[in-house]
Amino acid sequence: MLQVHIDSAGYQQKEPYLQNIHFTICPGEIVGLIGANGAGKSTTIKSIIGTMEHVHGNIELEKDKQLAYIPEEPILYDRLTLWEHLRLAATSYEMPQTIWEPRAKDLLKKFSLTGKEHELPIHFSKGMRQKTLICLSFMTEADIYIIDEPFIGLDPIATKHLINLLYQEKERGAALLMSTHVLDSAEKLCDRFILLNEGNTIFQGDLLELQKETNQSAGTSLLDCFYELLEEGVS
Ligand SMILES: Nc1ncnc2c1ncn2[C@@H]1O[C@H](COP(=O)(O)OP(=O)(O)OP(=O)(O)O)[C@@H](O)[C@H]1O
Repeated sequence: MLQVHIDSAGYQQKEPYLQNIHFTICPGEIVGLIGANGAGKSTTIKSIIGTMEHVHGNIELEKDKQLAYIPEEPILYDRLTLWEHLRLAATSYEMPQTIWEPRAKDLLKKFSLTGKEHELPIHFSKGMRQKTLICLSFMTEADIYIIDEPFIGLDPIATKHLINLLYQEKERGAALLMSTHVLDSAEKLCDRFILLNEGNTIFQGDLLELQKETNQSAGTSLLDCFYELLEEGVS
């Protein structure tokens, strides 16, 4: 569904930060992009969605596939109401009203935004703005979702609904790439992990492979394996 070949990328042409990030995401797969602060997760995501200026490599999205992106910082239009945001997203994805309206209403209910349709999201709390973006993205039923830190700022009920939605979209055959620091959720949700450190890939694979790579017993958590890999420098 998505092939990522980043030879190098960075904020300045002469000083690339990312080096040799290569991975593929298949339909029906949830892949976790994991790394410490500053490891390069957001830079990788920005390189994929095309908002980084200096990228050397090749990003290939399967023909005619729709991509939805949920950024870490919710950015919304100042003068559009919640409902107008939903209508705008539906229009740009050319979705018929009979399809998008019931989906939108269902998502608003799940994320406790029913009744706020005619309010301006710029006046919402950060978590509510994050939920608005989640509703906008999942309403489109995209083929691939790229989600930067989906759990930060969400209350426990919204987190639960988001986890269910991610599973639901995976079941539908969507591919999902998500960066996160919430490793217990990542461990449950993700089929595979890409671990980054200082702009480089230090591991790719599933939890079993990571346990083997770090010489840990079966049952060791993603957090403990990740810690081992970074702190003990297992290679
Ligand atoms: N707008 C920017 N301009 C210049 N350098 C940046 C910019 N944003 C990030 N960087 C640098 O790029 C490197 C990777 O940052 P990135 O935001 O990709 O990390 P991250 O893994 O997403 O971290 P976090 O978990 O803290 O969000 C860091 O050294 C950071 O200082």
